[in-house]
Amino acid sequence: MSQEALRAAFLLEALPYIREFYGQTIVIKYGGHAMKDEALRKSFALNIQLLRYIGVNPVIVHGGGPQIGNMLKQLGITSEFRQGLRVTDDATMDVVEMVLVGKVNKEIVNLINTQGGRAVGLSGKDGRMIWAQKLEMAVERADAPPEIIDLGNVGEVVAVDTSVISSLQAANFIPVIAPVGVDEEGHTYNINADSVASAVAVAVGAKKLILLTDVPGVLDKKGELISSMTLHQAVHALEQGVVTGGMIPKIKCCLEAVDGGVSKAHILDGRVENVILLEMFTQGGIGSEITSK
Ligand SMILES: Nc1ncnc2c1ncn2[C@@H]1O[C@H](COP(=O)(O)OP(=O)(O)O)[C@@H](O)[C@H]1O
Ligand SMILES: CC(=O)N[C@@H](CCC(=O)OP(=O)(O)O)C(=O)O
Repeated sequence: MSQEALRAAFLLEALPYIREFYGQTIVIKYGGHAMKDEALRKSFALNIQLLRYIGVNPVIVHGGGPQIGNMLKQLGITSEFRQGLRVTDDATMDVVEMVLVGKVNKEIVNLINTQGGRAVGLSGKDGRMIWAQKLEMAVERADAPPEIIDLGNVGEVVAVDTSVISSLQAANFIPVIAPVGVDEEGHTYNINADSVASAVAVAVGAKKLILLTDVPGVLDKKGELISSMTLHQAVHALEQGVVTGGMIPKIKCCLEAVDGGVSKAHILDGRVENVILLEMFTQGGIGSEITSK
């Protein structure tokens, strides 16, 4: 095949996917290494912009755990994680909100906009978008009833009011959401960003949920990539202990999304340039996907 024919074939390979995703919403959790490395930051912003220009509606939910950790350290506030979640007292909550909403959110908005996109930053408080309640965490114990642990102002999503998201999309803006929620009394909650991404994906009827992380995807016990799992197989992998640490809540978020009607949830390596485009518009895809069946 000539160089020209190869280039045309490469573009045509994307056509069925462009057709499939045209007019659809895709929720992307942005975090980890992809947020720190300059080349990866640029590739992320360009991928998002390309999606928008071919008629896909991206919604970004971001993390910022390491950035919160750095600021807490600078302020001399110690931070502890339990079950992968940050114990969040009132002083920590202030720092979490300042860092996520004031700093990280605006950096991402700025990144997308300086690369030619049109992004608007929001926290879950804007438009009363993310309704939350205190997370009651029960931890199983061997010979005793489950221990209820108090994580302070850590929340879970109760509901998502999508009206502000649809208004922004209708005006051609890309919503960028910080994972902070609020209850009826206006109390602020720190929520894990993967959980917010999953809840937003279900609420907006997203076609896909993409979680960017710092590993190639879900790895089996031999360290090999599991490229595709059904909902049933993912539950089995959790039960068999194939997955540990930070990957457990990630898979649970994918399961909730797929169970809630999202066609596919993906765990992708944010260290790979253009990973979003590679997943969405090439035949083999990349990373791990969880499907309903
Ligand atoms: N089976 C597995 N496959 C892939 N990663 C796994 C697996 N089991 C545990 N992990 C761990 O989960 C981590 C990803 O979770 P986490 O650190 O919370 O990600 P992030 O900070 O991107 O949200 C990986 O870096 C890896 O150490
Ligand atoms: C309750 C809880 O742990 N909230 C997270 C929110 C940010 C987050 O989820 O960031 P990553 O995706 O980068 O980990 C935190 O305080 O770190």
